[in-house]
Amino acid sequence: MRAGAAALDAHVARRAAEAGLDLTFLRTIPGTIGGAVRMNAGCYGTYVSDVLVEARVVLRDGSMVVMPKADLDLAYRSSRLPEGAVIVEALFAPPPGEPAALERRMEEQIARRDASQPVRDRTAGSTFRNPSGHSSTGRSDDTHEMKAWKLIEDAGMRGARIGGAIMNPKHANFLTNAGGASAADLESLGEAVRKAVYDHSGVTLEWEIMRVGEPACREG
Ligand SMILES: NC(=O)C1=CN([C@@H]2O[C@H](COP(=O)(O)OP(=O)(O)OC[C@H]3O[C@@H](n4cnc5c(N)ncnc54)[C@H](OP(=O)(O)O)[C@@H]3O)[C@@H](O)[C@H]2O)C=CC1
Ligand SMILES: C=C(O[C@H]1[C@H](O)[C@@H](CO)O[C@H](OP(=O)(O)OP(=O)(O)OC[C@H]2O[C@@H](n3ccc(=O)[nH]c3=O)[C@H](O)[C@@H]2O)[C@@H]1NC(C)=O)C(=O)O
Repeated sequence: MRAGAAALDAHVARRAAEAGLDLTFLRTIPGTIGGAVRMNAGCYGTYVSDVLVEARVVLRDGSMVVMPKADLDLAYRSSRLPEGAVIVEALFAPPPGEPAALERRMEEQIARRDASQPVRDRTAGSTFRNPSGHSSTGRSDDTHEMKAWKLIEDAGMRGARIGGAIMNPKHANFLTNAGGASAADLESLGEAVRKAVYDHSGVTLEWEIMRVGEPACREG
């Protein structure tokens, strides 16, 4: 299945399901295919790296190349895309599935995300990478000791607030604009969380959110 880089992940998941192809994990990811490949997006146990064949990429000098998956070096929320390169198309080889069953799985994932993450609040998704090096699978045997949300909770920072910024009461790893938050509020709270988690557990949380421009608050 080929998808243009600007296509929304959710639309691609639905079109794939209609065609009997299982890209259901993309249904609840809010970004586009280009961002999903660049970040090796994934949830509930499946990542882009499990289904990607190759990506068509425009390099900084204007040339177009096809990068096989192996050359992209996809890992947990990372890839090795050449500096300044723009993904224009991705080729996937998804496993087959029965369309009605795939539709049900997508509905289940929407409900699961709604129950566990603040999908209607103003956030940028998970704030810090999980120090365990992977996303939660949603399976009962998943352990949360090294998940960012658990470390933040253990450090007493669930619900912590600076100005209009708050660590979401529903999911402690979602830095949230509760109204009128400035960049300084958001970044200061993020850094305060990193310090509290380090002081409490000795773990240094790494930002998953990419900050651009001049930092409103220096990393601690
Ligand atoms: N698993 C989950 O449940 C969720 C995962 N996410 C993660 O966040 C990502 C989407 O979030 P969002 O930040 O909105 O994504 P974006 O698509 O806006 O950006 C993600 C990154 O990918 C780059 N990028 C986007 N399109 C292209 C392209 N065509 N070619 C090259 N690079 C590209 C962006 O570069 P630039 O900064 O230059 O624009 C940016 O660095 C997902 O892909 C996923 O990794 C987010 C929410 C939920
Ligand atoms: C949202 C993102 O990706 C998410 C991805 O959706 C999910 C599902 O696979 O797994 C990772 O979150 P996560 O490890 O916090 O998992 P979640 O599914 O949100 O939560 C796991 C479990 O912990 C529970 N939970 C979570 C937070 C919290 O404060 N309290 C709580 O009880 C949830 O209810 C759920 O039962 C990804 N985040 C990272 C940093 O890896 C993103 O990257 O932006």
